[in-house]
Amino acid sequence: MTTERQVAARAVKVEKLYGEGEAQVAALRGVDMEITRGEFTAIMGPSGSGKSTLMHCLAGLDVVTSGEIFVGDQQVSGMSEKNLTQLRRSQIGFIFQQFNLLPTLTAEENILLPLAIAGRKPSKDWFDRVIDTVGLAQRLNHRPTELSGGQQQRVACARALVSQPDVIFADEPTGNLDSTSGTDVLKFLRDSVRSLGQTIVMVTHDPSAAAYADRVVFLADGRIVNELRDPTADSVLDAMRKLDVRERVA
Ligand SMILES: Nc1ncnc2c1ncn2[C@@H]1O[C@H](COP(=O)(O)OP(=O)(O)OP(=O)(O)O)[C@@H](O)[C@H]1O
Repeated sequence: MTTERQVAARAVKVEKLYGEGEAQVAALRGVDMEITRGEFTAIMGPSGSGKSTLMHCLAGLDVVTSGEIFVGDQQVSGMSEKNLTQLRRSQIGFIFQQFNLLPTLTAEENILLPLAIAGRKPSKDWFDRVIDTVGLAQRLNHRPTELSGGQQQRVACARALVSQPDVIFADEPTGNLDSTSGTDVLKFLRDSVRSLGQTIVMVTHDPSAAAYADRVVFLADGRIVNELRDPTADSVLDAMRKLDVRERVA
């Protein structure tokens, strides 16, 4: 396998500026990052360090000021809006803090909606595997209001997985959940990487959530400043403390 095929997404010398003149903010200041296929990557860092901006740029939801973004072998930076929409539909899955489910649709209809919009159908085997992994078989005909927060987030996870995207981006996926439901969702994300071979990038503030990842990338002030492999909640907490010290010294 070539290196190219093992990389699900890549940022090369990415800079992102917001605003102009005195009000200009450099949210990303030269970020180089590779997301390896079949890995669970967490992005951490202090508030305002650029985590969401980096994720939005990687996912083609925001445009970089300079540098390049690739998803699979496609260059995202410079893509037309039409091609970006197509890319987001077919190659990227999203999980948001607020679940973003449609209230009038059942769990199953919500899960299948992105594929329906793209005019595609999942293979029956894959759909069954995803539902099985998420543990939703008994809940497919329920509407979001009839589900707990954790179940709603698992529906959102299944929706992201069902199209077999190159990469799933999760923005604080456990931010609105109690700790038991949050743990369920994290175990599920972990499992979808281990047993379904999915690639996940997750932004989180929570060291115990980051400990479910294979790798944690730390941002500070728009730059990658540290990285941990096979993290534990303690090693992540320790790295965050060092970042705080670094920020205070700066
Ligand atoms: N649309 C925008 N316009 C202007 N500035 C922005 C915009 N979006 C983000 N920023 C600024 O860019 C910097 C990085 O923001 P970003 O939201 O990526 O940080 P973050 O690490 O995700 O923060 P948090 O943990 O608080 O969500 C911050 O200084 C922020 O104020």
